[in-house]
This record gives sequence, structure tokens and C-alpha cells, in this order.
Amino acid sequence: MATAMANDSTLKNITGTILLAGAGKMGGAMLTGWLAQGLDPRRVAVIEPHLSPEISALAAKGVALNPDVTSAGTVETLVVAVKPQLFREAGAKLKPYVSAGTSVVSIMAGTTITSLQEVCGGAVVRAMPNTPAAIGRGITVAVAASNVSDKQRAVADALLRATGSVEWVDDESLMDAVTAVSGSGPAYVFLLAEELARAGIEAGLPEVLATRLARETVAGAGELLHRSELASSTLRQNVTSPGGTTAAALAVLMGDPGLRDLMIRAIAAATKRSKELAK
Ligand SMILES: NC(=O)C1=CN([C@@H]2O[C@H](COP(=O)(O)OP(=O)(O)OC[C@H]3O[C@@H](n4cnc5c(N)ncnc54)[C@H](OP(=O)(O)O)[C@@H]3O)[C@@H](O)[C@H]2O)C=CC1
Ligand SMILES: O=C(O)[C@@H]1CCC=N1
Repeated sequence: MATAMANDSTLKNITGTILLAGAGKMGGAMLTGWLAQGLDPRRVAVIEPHLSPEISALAAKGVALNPDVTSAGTVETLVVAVKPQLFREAGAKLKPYVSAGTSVVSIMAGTTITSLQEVCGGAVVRAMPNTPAAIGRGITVAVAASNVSDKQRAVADALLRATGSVEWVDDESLMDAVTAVSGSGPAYVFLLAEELARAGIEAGLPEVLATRLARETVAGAGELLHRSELASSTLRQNVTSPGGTTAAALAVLMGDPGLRDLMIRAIAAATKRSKELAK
């Protein structure tokens, strides 16, 4: 387990450059979190071939866009948020930005610490965030290579914690299943909202009403789960009146085969894909 954790001033006290490679959906969400948590925009540089209007606008606040190696300054932390399939090509171009003291924080699915060390060098932290990071409600799991110093780990922790909570693990082999559960997990919940709406329409509801009911139900149940100290199974039981409507639906969802079997298969497929992306 990590010994060095960030404190409130870690982001504000950064003196080197935080270089973000890949300001897409996940990298862009992390950048938003860093700036919201007080990271000085002048400490941030972004490498991104197709800059969105939102990222381009950050130049006015001092974020450096596509700096060359000499103008990037001393890169304290390189955050790699490109697609794993592009990493070998993109990583080789990033290596000149990495010096002896640079830590490399990767959020790429599948890509191992060993590959990152080979391609970029540096002291590597492998992390897996998720998109609720965009509203500060993400959860990230991180694992550090043995050459990551306490200070580097604290900076990585601060960068990741700016988008939600962080769990550190020691065993890198957990990262494939982590990716399947929490990295990809938001997509499963959004699919639940889609299919709940579709089933409502099938049951006779107007589309607009069904969509609203499904969206608010998923969001409200998620917020209740977030705020409550009760186990999710207890919250489920609190909805389920004996012999009532929920019990009738749950008999289908918890039947055999049911959601358990589907979820086990889905997580196994995503875990397998994460392992394949390592190759
Ligand atoms: N989306 C998610 O929920 C999560 C994603 N991740 C990981 O985050 C990474 C990014 O995913 P996501 O944000 O969804 O993908 P995106 O495609 O939205 O973002 C990747 C960005 O990298 C840019 N890019 C391409 N080549 C380079 C390069 N050589 N140097 C710098 N930037 C480059 C892309 O530009 P262009 O589009 O023009 O090619 C794009 O803007 C992936 O490795 C993924 O595994 C991790 C957790 C969750
Ligand atoms: O789908 C993917 O591969 C990435 C990793 C986790 C979420 N999105």
C-alpha cells in the first residue's frame, strides 16, 4: 500500500511541468479536475494533435499547447492518456520529454508498467480512472513501479485524487479486472438507463417519459447508494415489498441465467480484452 499520499497543498506546490499527452474524454476530464483543484495552469502543458475549442481556450490561462521539448520546461509528471493501440508510436515521441526525475502516470487500459518503462522510461505509475472524474466523482485504482519515490507517488496521488477517490494496490495483475469493473463500469450503468427506458416504451410509456423516468431512477438510485451507509443489497431489499412488483421483476433479473451470469461474462470479456491490449 502507498505510504505517501497527497495533501491539500500538493497540487498547488508543484514546481515542474505536468505534461498531459492526449486531452480526449478521459485526459480532458482529468485536466479539468486539476485546474479546479488549484493546479496553476502555467504548470500544465498539453500534447494533443487535434485540440478541442475547450482545450485551446486554456492557452489564455497559461496552459502550454503542444510545446516542443525545450519549451516544455522540466517535466515533473507526464500523464499518458492516449489510446493504448497508439501508445508505442505516441510514447516514442514523448520519451524526449522524460528526464531522470520524471514520473510517468499512465491511464491506458492494458498497457503494463514494463511496456511504459521500455517506451517512455521514468518512474511509472499505472492508473485506471473512470469518466465520473469529469464531475469529481471518479474512482481511480493506481499501482506504482518500485522506483517511484514517495514524492512522485504523492504528486500522482494528488493528480488522480483531483477527479475523485483513489485506491492504491501493490499487485499490477489486478488492473485488468479493475479496468473491467470501474474503468468500463460507467458504460454498464448508462446501458441500464437505456434498456430501462426501452423496456418502459415496450410496456406502453411515451418515449420522452420513459427516458426521463429511467434516467432519473438510475441517477437517484446512484446518489442514494453514494450517500447511504447501507449495503446495496439492503437498499434493494428496501424497494422490494413481499409479493409485490419489484419481487416479480427481480425473479427475472436474479433468475438463472440472470444478471449475475451476464455480469460475470461481461466482466470476464473486458478483463480478457485488457490483457490483450497489453500485447
Ligand atoms: N474513456 C474512458 O472511460 C476511459 C479511458 N481510459 C483510457 O484513457 C485513454 C484515452 O481514452 P479516451 O479519453 O476515451 O480516448 P480519446 O480518443 O477521447 O482521447 C485520446 C486522445 O489522444 C489523442 N492523441 C492521439 N495521438 C496522440 C499523440 N501521439 N499524442 C498525444 N495525443 C494523441 C487523440 O487525438 P485524436 O482523437 O485526434 O486521435 C485523442 O484526443 C485510453 O488509453 C483509455 O484506455 C481509462 C479509463 C476510462
Ligand atoms: O473501453 C476502454 O478500453 C477504456 C478503458 C476503460 C474505459 N474505457
